[in-house]
Amino acid sequence: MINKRLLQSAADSKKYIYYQVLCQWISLLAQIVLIGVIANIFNDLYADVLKEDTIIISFAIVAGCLVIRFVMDKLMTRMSYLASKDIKLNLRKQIFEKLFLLNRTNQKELKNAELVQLTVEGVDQLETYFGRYMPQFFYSLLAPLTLFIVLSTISFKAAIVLFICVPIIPMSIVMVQKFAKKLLSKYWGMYANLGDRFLDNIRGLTTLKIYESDKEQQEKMNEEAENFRKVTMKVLVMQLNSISIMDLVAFGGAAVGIVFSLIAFNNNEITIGETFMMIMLSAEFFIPLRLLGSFFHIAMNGNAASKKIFSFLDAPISDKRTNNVDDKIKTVEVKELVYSYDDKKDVLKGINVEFKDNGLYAFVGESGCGKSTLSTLLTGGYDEYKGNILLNGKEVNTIDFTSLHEQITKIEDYNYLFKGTVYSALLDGNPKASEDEMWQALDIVNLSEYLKTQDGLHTKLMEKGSNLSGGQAQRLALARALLHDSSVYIFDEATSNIDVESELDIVNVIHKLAKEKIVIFISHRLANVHDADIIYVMKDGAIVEQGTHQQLYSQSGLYKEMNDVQMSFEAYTGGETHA
Ligand SMILES: Nc1ncnc2c1ncn2[C@@H]1O[C@H](COP(=O)(O)OP(=O)(O)OP(=O)(O)O)[C@@H](O)[C@H]1O
Repeated sequence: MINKRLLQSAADSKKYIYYQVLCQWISLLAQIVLIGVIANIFNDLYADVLKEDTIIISFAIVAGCLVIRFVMDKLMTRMSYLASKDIKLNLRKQIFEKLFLLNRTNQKELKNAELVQLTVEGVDQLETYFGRYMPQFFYSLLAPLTLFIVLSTISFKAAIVLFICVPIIPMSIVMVQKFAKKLLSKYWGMYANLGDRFLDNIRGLTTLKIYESDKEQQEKMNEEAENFRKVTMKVLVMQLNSISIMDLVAFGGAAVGIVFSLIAFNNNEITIGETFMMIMLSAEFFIPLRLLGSFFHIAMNGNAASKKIFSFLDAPISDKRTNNVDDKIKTVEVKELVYSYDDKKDVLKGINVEFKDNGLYAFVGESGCGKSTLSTLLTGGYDEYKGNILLNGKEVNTIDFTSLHEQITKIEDYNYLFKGTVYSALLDGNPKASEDEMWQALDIVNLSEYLKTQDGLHTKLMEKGSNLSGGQAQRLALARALLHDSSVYIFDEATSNIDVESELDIVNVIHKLAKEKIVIFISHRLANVHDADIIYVMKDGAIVEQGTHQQLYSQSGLYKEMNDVQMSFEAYTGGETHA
């Protein structure tokens, strides 16, 4: 009933759980005193000896008890918040750090929707676990014991009956737990799958509409939603049934205690005041465990979510990444590089290239020949490969990601722009960049004139930069990359899907950049790479030709063939087509 791992990961929360139990316990003592005082008045009334002094003192004690209960109640709410606050923050932080370490490009542990559900809702469920369930768990052990000690001084027989009935509630909880565990893990699995399909369908809605496949997907989603409804109903039925059982035990137990006290009163074994106390406190015996039962179901949800969170956090990460690229990257050496996604087919088949100091190195080749795979490998995206990828002599899969990201910047055809302003987007590239530096970068990518007609650096950006044109968004992403000021830049199809003017601007920037940095440029459009220092022509995962444009063109090989086809195609379309 207690998740040790969860408790261990919330060392700081433990004290708040104990404080909360203490508050509840003090509140219970105040309640006992309050009922005791009223019971005393009943006794005096019954014996006709009630004095004014007793009434005044009793009133003062009752008021004091009520104030104590009020203060404890407030404190409990505060403690409950404090107990769950840190663990939620910590777990979310750990999940994000883990994601970063796993490197999002090849993490397979969780689907996107599942990840969102876990980090948002899953972690929220732990609020009940730490804020309500855990304190209630300890309190429900302490309360019956305290009441037993108090009530046994009045009627040992009735107190022992109540005390014996108490364990029936946790026993019923344990029985329910056995069944609930399986059901809840099924519930979470279905929830995650449904979320994943929903997210996928929303993202691809336009495509689904174009191909008129939306109805089919809707039917699949309906089917999954229906299955999810069924499992949710099962969970609710299970919860309601177990609550009914617990109610029966709790109120039945209290009734038994009351009957025993009335019998004792009838036999003149206890006074009327004591009978009143027994009746009033019988219910208190069971209420804490009954409440525990209610929190238990929500806590079980948190428990199930925490299992998934921990299995994600425990997913092994390569411990090889202990190296740093201490300085600017001066050499990139790729030797006999072989890579396969599935251990069956080699996508890269023995690549040998070397990039030094600065220069423009272009990769061209037909779709699927392995260009992007190579670029991902160069940025440390995949751990397992054969051969070597050496950055300043250090194997890329041994280099810490932070160090790697400081020195290598990758710009693709789509680069995420976060909601905010142009200023905040540029700060993502370099948090220390001054406004002057930002304007310089925007000048280079030819975006400053446009931004001056808007709100300058404070021009608002919608999510994914959707209020900019494709070309403007790409130029802004490039300005952000320039501010990052790393020693290696990889442009992977960074100019596809944008207007000709923006493409020209970006290609110009790439050429200028190559005078100071190592620039690797992957492009379908051969006209963009004519001026590269070396052009590598790839085919089926191998480099089949290499050299300058003139050298390759004069060889009359694959490069010339691709170039001629593209030139004639562009002449036909008026240069408007980007392959
Ligand atoms: N994540 C992946 N899992 C499995 N196979 C993959 C994956 N990514 C790429 N491939 C396969 O690896 C091969 C090379 O793909 P890659 O994306 O590197 O080619 P490319 O030259 O960049 O193509 P394009 O110019 O179309 O982007 C292809 O056969 C592709 O199907």
